[in-house]
Amino acid sequence: MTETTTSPVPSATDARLAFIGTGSMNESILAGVLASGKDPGTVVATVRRPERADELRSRFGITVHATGDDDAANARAVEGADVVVLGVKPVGIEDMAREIAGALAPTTVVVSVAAAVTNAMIEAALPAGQPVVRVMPNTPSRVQRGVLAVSPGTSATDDQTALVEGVLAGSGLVVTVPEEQQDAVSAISGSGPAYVFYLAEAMTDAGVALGLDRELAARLAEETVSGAGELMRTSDDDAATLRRKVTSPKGTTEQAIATFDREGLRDVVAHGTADAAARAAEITKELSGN
Ligand SMILES: NC(=O)C1=CN([C@@H]2O[C@H](COP(=O)(O)OP(=O)(O)OC[C@H]3O[C@@H](n4cnc5c(N)ncnc54)[C@H](OP(=O)(O)O)[C@@H]3O)[C@@H](O)[C@H]2O)C=CC1
Ligand SMILES: O=C(O)[C@@H]1CCC=N1
Repeated sequence: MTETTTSPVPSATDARLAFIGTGSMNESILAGVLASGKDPGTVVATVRRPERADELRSRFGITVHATGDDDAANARAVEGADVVVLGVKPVGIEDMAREIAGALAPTTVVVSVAAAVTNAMIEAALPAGQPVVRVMPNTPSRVQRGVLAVSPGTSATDDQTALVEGVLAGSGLVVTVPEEQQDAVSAISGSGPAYVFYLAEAMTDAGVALGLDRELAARLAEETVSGAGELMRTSDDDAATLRRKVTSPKGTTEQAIATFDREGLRDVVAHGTADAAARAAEITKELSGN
């Protein structure tokens, strides 16, 4: 990390934010940040479609520009921003960095939430010395229960990284990880909410197979997943201890867990997450042209 900047870094409260590409993920972060008390007047967002811009404006009361209305929407949005959060698909991040490069102040911190796109790739698309911070968030950010894993690039100062962490703290738990761990983080917490929703889907289908009607099965599954999550969050016990507290000797849960173990559910989870991390590495290679 270098300490080259001379401009003072604003507080997270005062920082002007620009969300560039505000789809599922950036909207989730935005929602968390605003729910934490951030003044909507300090936040600008961009999207492609004008109707999506209308939706975000009415939902959050922020300024939203659509590239469908104005080709220069992204550059206009980043002018004067202290932190710019790039939320387009990985394949679009480097082009987006080039598109906004000329409108950035030298001290503007560029954050990317994209899987598989490295700090070095983004830094190479921006003016020399532009601070860049890579983040792997997840969608529970929307309800301020996200996990956001931060890896500063080579030009981001400690103060600039702290600013990004301060802003993101509105969306959930912020952790710092070495950049080489980002693919693993993506496979666990980035994609993780989808695994949990998948489990709720599977439990619903299983309930139907056992004779419950689908609506009831879905309510049972969804409340059980969210209730178990809340219990895990608020309890001092770890996951294994909480599981044991459900599992009566020679009872019903023990039977289910024995079947899960015999059929290799832990291995399935290990293989799936390893494949997710491997896919991230593969995308990095594809984007690098290797
Ligand atoms: N979804 C997730 O759970 C997670 C996603 N990520 C990362 O977040 C990034 C975005 O993913 P996700 O939110 O799911 O994708 P989405 O497709 O939901 O969002 C992408 C957004 O970018 C907008 N967009 C695309 N091109 C432009 C452009 N040139 N100018 C302005 N806006 C543009 C789209 O606008 P419009 O809506 O008008 O088409 C859309 O709102 C990815 O890089 C992904 O790796 C990381 C962790 C978790
Ligand atoms: O599926 C993806 O590629 C993104 C990254 C992590 C979660 N969603």
